[in-house]
Amino acid sequence: MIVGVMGPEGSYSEKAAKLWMQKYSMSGSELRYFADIEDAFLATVQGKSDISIIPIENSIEGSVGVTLDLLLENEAKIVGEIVVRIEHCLLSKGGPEKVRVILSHPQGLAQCRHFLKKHFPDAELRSTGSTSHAARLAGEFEEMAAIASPEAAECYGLKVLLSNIQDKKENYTRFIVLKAGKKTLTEPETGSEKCSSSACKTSLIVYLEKDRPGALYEILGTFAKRKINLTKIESRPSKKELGDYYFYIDFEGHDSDALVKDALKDIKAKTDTLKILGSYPAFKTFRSVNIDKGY
Ligand SMILES: O=C(O)C(=O)C[C@]1(C(=O)O)C=C[C@@H](O)C=C1
Repeated sequence: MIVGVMGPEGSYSEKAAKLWMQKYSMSGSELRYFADIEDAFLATVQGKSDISIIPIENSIEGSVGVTLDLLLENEAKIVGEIVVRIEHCLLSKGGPEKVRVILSHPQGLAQCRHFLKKHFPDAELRSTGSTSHAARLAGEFEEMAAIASPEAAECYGLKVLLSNIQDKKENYTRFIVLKAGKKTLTEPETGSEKCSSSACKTSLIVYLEKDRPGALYEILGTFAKRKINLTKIESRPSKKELGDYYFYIDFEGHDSDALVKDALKDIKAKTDTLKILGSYPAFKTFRSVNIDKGY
């Protein structure tokens, strides 16, 4: 099996994929690296990978917008999720006094905003395709430092100038596991393992064509009425006009459960667009004692 991730080696996406492969004993699988989130996502849609593992949300900086957009634009289903602890380091070839430019993925720069303002107020900040891409570049120029993982320091022969530099010590990124193909209401996909409704999550996107009072309230009411627990709600610009949004909703339960099926039928009747992204085993984030092992 080919697992697509954003590279190069030493990215957090690679770490997520390795944890996933370990969790599901996929030792015969092969990692394939792509230039950025979009290419890694499209790899599975275009048959270049069997699954792709993509960042979707960080506990400090919030959603990864490009991933949300790609979920809307493409036919791919979510079959799993994994949460990875993120401990950013400042990496460079030389000492801290030489650092003029700091590179990272936009998420990395944003998660270390306070640190950068306090300790490197004059440094030029530049974004790269991934944190490991930043580390690879910092390996070429002494005046550059990268915000990346300790694994990236090893990969590119860099010194760890400072560890754990993100603005909050506890820092986690959630990754989704994607497979090509459309998820439909009538053909429930069990995901990568069978799971009971309480251990599963379902993700969907809804769009309300007409802006009217109480429209979102009605959607949320369908869940509340059935005591279905929402785990996330997020709006994303529709890009049609200012103030027009898609809503991304995650909730507990599997779409083969009678209660969830019933709620989805109800939502379908109330919305103009309903895209079901998938039902998959939920990662028990902050309650998990084994987060560093990926389960
Ligand atoms: O750049 C990487 O190493 C990634 O895997 C991407 C990514 C992200 O997009 O959120 C993953 C985890 C961290 O939050 C920072 C960057």
